[in-house]
Amino acid sequence: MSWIEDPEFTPDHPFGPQTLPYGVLGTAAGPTVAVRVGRHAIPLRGIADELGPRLSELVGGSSLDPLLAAGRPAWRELRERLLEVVHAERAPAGAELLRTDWHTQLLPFTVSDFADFYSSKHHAENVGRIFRREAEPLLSNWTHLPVAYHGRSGTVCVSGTDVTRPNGQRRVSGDPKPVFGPTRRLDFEAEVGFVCGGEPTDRVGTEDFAEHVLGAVLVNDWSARDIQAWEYQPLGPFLAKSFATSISGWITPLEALEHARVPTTGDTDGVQDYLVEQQPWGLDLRLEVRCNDTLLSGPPFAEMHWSPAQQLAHMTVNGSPVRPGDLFASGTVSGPNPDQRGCLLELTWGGSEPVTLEDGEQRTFLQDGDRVLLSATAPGEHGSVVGLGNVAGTILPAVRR
Ligand SMILES: O=C(O)/C=C/C(=O)CC(=O)CC(=O)O
Ligand SMILES: [Ca+2]
Ligand SMILES: [Mg+2]
Repeated sequence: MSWIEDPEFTPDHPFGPQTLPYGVLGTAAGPTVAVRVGRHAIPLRGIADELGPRLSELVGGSSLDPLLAAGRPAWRELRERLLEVVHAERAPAGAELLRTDWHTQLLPFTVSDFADFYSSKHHAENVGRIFRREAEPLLSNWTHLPVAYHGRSGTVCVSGTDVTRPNGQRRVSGDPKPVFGPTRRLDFEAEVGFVCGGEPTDRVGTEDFAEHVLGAVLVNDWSARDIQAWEYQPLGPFLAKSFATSISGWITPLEALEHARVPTTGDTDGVQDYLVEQQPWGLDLRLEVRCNDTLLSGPPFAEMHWSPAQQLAHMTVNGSPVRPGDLFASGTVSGPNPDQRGCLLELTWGGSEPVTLEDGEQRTFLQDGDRVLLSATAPGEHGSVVGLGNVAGTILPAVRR
């Protein structure tokens, strides 16, 4: 018996004791680092006596930045202490339970660099077919390295933040000149992100992935497809992606995902040694994408070609260090089936096959007022279910020039 009275704090609920994700909630006393337990969260500054002076210094404040900087030994110790705390029969002195739905979720850490990969073969092939009809869908480098673009960390925002439709240049094929105005092809991308920490280190081998990654978040890489199609060659996406990227407020620790580890679908025959993994870091995460409460798709993360460990190894192999607060995302998660596609570009095949929502309305791309919600679960220990934090965002009309 635990002191935590919450019907959802059981192993058959996604935020039971097998999960214990970290986040920052806005409270009357200011932003507070907390751990989620069912429908509630425990502010960590309240249980300083249980955690001891060293850990309390890392999690007693308003952001996860100090914890990220501290690295794996501290992350391991904190998880062990919190498992003791939540399984205790009596509430530790100072422990408080906050209702998560009564408190706003804040961005839990300062995002240092943001890079976004392109590691679903199903997605990359579909996008290649839609964007470059006459060419091979995959470029020749794709199976040799995890392709990525570098994003803009300043517009990474937490779940619940509204997203303003961006203005930009687009050129409709056949038109002599580009026009400027609100994007007409606003899209979401369902992705999984990884939050980095520890000593800044370059050349992180695939076997050292867990030393530099605290855990996973869900990511929506909002994308303006018409702006992207006009601007992206030859250097890749820029303003089409950098107006907003939403992440879940809860970071799921890697320990909670241990039972979800699976080999990726990628073949490592012939890939460079630095990209070979001894232990698999593919993950059996089952994503769901909803628009205005209609379930649009169920992207399977187990279908990814490159794992996050391979992505991190690639990102640092040239001597570029991974730093606390770095965030990298998987790329759009799409599976082989049409109902497993992770963005509207694919679900509507470039806008040519609209999807129908439960209210009967049709969509090719997002309209003002639409709300997109990403969620995910993973298999946990003893048949339990591990929940990842949701990421939600509502589209606001473009700012008039
Ligand atoms: O030009 C292309 O092939 C497409 C590029 C992207 O859309 C980049 C991106 O965000 C990749 C992804 O999420 O998988
Ligand atoms: Ca993306
Ligand atoms: Mg984006």
